[in-house]
Amino acid sequence: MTGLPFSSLAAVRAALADLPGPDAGALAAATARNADLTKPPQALGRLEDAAIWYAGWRGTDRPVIDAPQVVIFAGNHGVAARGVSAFPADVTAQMVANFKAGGAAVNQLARTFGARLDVHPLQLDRPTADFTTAPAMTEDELCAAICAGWQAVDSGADLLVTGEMGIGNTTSAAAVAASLFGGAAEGWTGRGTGLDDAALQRKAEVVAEGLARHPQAAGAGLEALRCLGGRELGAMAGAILRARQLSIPVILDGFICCAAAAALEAERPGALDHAIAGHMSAEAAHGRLLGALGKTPLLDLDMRLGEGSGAALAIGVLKGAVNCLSGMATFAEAGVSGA
Ligand SMILES: Cc1cc2ncn([C@H]3O[C@H](COP(=O)(O)O)[C@@H](O)[C@H]3O)c2cc1C
Ligand SMILES: O=C(O)c1cccnc1
Repeated sequence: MTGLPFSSLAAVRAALADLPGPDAGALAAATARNADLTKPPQALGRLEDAAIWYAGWRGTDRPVIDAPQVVIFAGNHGVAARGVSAFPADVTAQMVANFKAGGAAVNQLARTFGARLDVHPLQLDRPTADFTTAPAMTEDELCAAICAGWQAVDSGADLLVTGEMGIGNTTSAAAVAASLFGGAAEGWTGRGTGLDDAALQRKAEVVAEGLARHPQAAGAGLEALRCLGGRELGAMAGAILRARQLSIPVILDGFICCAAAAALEAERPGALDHAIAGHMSAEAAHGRLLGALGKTPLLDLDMRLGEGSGAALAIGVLKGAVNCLSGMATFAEAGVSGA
């Protein structure tokens, strides 16, 4: 593994133990600047919090977002053979081709907000093991996925969105979330690409089988990702961790992205302080997962697509917030009377 950032999960854990925080001076300066801008106090609502948060991570009270990056990881899942998705596993590779050709929803949204989009298929011809019979990945496989995510982040980006494609991955995400936070499988299992009631019940049983098979993964961060996750989840976690090291703020996407991110938070509370929730997915348990992570979503549009699409849309909201903080006049500059 020479040349790769991590040769073991122990090395990933060591990186998690040593994370940079936001710039306290920039946070204070942005808070003070926000209070002087030509608007009634708090009139921009959560846009103000988001802009100050962004300023803290970028180390300046007048930041701009002009190099956002959307990175999509794709993986295939052994558990897809259990009939847990409404679509066949071939769709994963077919959608990768669609992303590359510019034809998917996320391509349009990324382009709308001036984001670069990169696609990384991760050994699509080698699905993970069915987690009801074995750990989804070996330690080396998860480590390789985390490294792929780490290496995919452009160090010149000023905002990161991590997206995914992987038929069956809402099953993996449900199992990871249930393992990390506890509770019955049904409470974490949703319809994914559109299962009917009977298929939804079978999917919850598959998730429950996975949880019973890997009791040592309960609450155990990377071990939950290894036993129940997938390559694209591991890569998203690796990219989010790399972004933290580079002080690049992250917008989290839907249920699958948040389940992957939750593994970092379980390993190291505060590991997601540089991440904001882009949207609330219509996937049933996403609200519960966001609650467990202490994140309030920027948007709630009944989207349930994945691909990074909800987070890509939220780039526009965050750009607007940051432009207000950085571009608005103060009361003194504009000659506007204060209260
Ligand atoms: C055409 C198509 C495009 C997609 N783009 C994202 N997903 C989403 O659906 C999958 C998860 O749902 P499940 O667990 O039910 O398979 C993931 O690939 C996710 O990104 C798609 C799914 C389909 C069919
Ligand atoms: O929340 C998501 O990201 C999601 C939900 C359903 C299917 N694919 C993705």
